[in-house]
Amino acid sequence: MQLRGTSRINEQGHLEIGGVDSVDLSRRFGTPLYVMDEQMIRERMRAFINAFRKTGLSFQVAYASKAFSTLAMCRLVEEEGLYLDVVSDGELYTALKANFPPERIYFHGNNKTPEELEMGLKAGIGWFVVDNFTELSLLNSLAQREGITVRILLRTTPGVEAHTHDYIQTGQEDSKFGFDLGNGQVKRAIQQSLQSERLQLDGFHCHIGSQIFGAEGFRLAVQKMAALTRESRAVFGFHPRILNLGGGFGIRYQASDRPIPIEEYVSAIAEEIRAGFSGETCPEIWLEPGRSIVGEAGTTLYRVGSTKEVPGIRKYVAVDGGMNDNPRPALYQATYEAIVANRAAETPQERISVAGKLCESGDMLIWDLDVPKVETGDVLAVLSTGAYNYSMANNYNRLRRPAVVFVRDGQADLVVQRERLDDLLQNDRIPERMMAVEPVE
Ligand SMILES: Cc1ncc(COP(=O)(O)O)c(C=O)c1O
Ligand SMILES: N[C@@H](CCCC[NH3+])C(=O)O
Repeated sequence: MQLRGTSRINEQGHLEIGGVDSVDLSRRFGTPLYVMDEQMIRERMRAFINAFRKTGLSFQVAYASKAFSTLAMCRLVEEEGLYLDVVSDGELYTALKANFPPERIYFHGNNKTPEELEMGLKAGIGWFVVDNFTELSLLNSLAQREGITVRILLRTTPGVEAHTHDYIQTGQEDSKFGFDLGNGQVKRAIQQSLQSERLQLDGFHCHIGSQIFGAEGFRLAVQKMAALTRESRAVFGFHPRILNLGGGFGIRYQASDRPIPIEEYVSAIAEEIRAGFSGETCPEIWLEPGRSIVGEAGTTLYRVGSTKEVPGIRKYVAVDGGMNDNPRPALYQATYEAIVANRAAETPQERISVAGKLCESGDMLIWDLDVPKVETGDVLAVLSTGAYNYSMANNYNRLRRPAVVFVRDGQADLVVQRERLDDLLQNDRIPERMMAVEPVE
């Protein structure tokens, strides 16, 4: 199996990540544990920047914080000089508390509440990516009230069907996101934006989906956005300064996944941009990857607990987490690779299926995994769990969300502590009438 980033098998035959023995990590921080390879995260961010530099285009790369957002992650993004895409008050709050410069933040979402919009306005964030007509009017009136002008991009739905799971496609016509390119909505939105006293239209955005392997969808999206730019210049005299092409670059979850290198995505996009804007001023090109920055950099460590043999059919091996810390297999039939971290050098001897510990038959992390003989107490490392795992984790079955550690150069730092049982109760209230009362005499 191909290990990710800085991972290797050390002299003890253990999986090592960022120069730290994962079995030691499991003892020191407990399990389940999200381990993030900091060097790999930094390298992925730099890969986007360096690829763009080679194209000669003017560009910005933003990190889509929905993939994995914590204070420490926001610090990394800031240090690497990227912009930050947030989609909620919670993500914005995290970024601001991490001292992320507000002018490098922009706010996405198809139903931002008035409170969220106000929070963004008051914080002085760089842009709002306006998704629909309701928001266009609301944002203008809120900005009016605050006496400020806000910069916006319009999210468009380009009608490009990306080849990925139905639930993570976003660019097709029948989508809850954005102004539709095909039916004239975008033109109405441009007109309304240009007439809005407090809105400064800076450009357009599109995002065709997630976990996309080839560059073809992105090429098509560029063609549509270039056509939109030409039309907007011709019809409205409006010259967009920014074209944001979203995220969606695929990563390796299983051996058969063949994501193309970041550089190839970027050079295909650049080629299409040059073709689409030949002889004309080209807007600044933005991308907002999430998964491709953090996905392969994450590994989840679990402790193996009980096992169950269904004779002639399969062996279930249960771990101490499951669909609460990784809902992706249940949601999208996502597949993962895993290795037994304390037997990483041993050859496979049996085929198991990895079950979670939640009360759902669908709580299966991996079907049919070839492993050395596993025993209770072993440490199972599931690879490529850096994106949409911690960020989608929940407390179903009143399980506590795991801790997160960053590892780098032999050092491990706790960046999110494991939830405590009391954390589960901190927002619970017992109504007065349910409190125990003194028995009536
Ligand atoms: C608008 C938008 N931008 C960026 C992303 C990040 O996508 P990915 O994590 O696939 O790069 C998403 C998620 O799909 C998104 O909805
Ligand atoms: N959460 C999804 C991707 C959706 C991204 C947001 N538009 C996943 O795990 O693949």
